Amino acid sequence: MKIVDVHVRVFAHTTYRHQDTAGHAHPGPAHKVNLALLTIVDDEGGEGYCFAAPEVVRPHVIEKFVKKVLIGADPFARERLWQELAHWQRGSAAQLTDRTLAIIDCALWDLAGRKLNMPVHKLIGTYREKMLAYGSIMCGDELENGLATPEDYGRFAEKLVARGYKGIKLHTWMPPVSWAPDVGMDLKACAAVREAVGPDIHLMIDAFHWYTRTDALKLGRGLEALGFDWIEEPMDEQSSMSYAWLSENLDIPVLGPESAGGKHFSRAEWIATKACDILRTGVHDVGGISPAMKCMHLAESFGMNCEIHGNGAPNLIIAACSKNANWYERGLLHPFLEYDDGFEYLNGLVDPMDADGYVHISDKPGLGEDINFDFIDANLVA
Ligand SMILES: O=C(O)[C@H](O)[C@@H](O)[C@@H](O)C(=O)NO
Ligand SMILES: [Mg+2]
Repeated sequence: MKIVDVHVRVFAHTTYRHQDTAGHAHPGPAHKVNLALLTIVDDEGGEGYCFAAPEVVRPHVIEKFVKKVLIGADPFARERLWQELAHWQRGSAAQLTDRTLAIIDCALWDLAGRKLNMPVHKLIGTYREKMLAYGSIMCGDELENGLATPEDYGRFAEKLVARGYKGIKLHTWMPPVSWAPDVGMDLKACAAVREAVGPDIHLMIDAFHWYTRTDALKLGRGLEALGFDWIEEPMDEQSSMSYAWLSENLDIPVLGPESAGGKHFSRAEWIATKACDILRTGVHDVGGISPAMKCMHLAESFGMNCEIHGNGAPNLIIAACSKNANWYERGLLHPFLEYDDGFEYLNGLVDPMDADGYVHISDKPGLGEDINFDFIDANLVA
């Protein structure tokens, strides 16, 4: 069996999510955005799919790097193909990124699952069939009755608990919000949420990502008094030594890295330098399902949990196949948005959550996405 084609369809779909200048999402008017669906085809007609940002699978990357490695190769040789693509990164002038590796790796896992009529989590080795989710709240904003005040966060947290969430993570205010960042306001929002939900709901924070060590320390100390489970990305993750200093000086667990590059290699360094108490990985952050599982196993070897960044079918698979994660990150959520409405290009949610806060993992073949191909083909833009 061998790969005979890799192609990309770009289509438009409607979303109410808008990105700010830091790349964080906020609600806004309905508008059309483009999304890509990458397809890997083998010589038996088997296909594997993965959704991607169009620029991540743009023609230059597919033609100059991806096809050079994949065409003619065995689609089940995922580890060899990942290693070859990873080696091509060094000479790619930063054109071949971990994000592209992730899409290819996920599509290869999807192809394997669809061919074998098995969900990917069963190919890897299932640990659980359902997973507790925390509600991951969007970054704060200046929208009336949105997430503009600590009281807004408190009211929204009450609604999330009523929906069934047993954990809530706050992304607090960051620029371009006019007065952000502000440690005092972060702590007021966290206190308002703790007051609103009581002592039994797990709370975490994902704060402004460029605080100084002293500001991050002040924030962490305040969270300790509120009984938060972890502090996430309060400083630039390019300085792992700053995190080693923070971890040394705080009792609340420090979680990371999320946005730092380096795949599972940098995460080994963060553990070795005691820069975190809880590791972090994410399929799109480290180059795919394959390296994300390596991060889970790395953390397990040090008696550590590794919490998974982001929602979506691939990240849910990591959670399904790992004992050392406590949560699925379900979001991003906002009072003005209905997360359960899903997307036009899928025939159903990949992460349906029951009233007890558990997300149930799909047993559909492959990644488990029920793709609406008719919608995609009726809305092609390229
Ligand atoms: O762009 C980001 O920082 C992430 O998407 C963020 O909004 C959120 O997904 C996160 O950090 N979760 O932990
Ligand atoms: Mg984060």
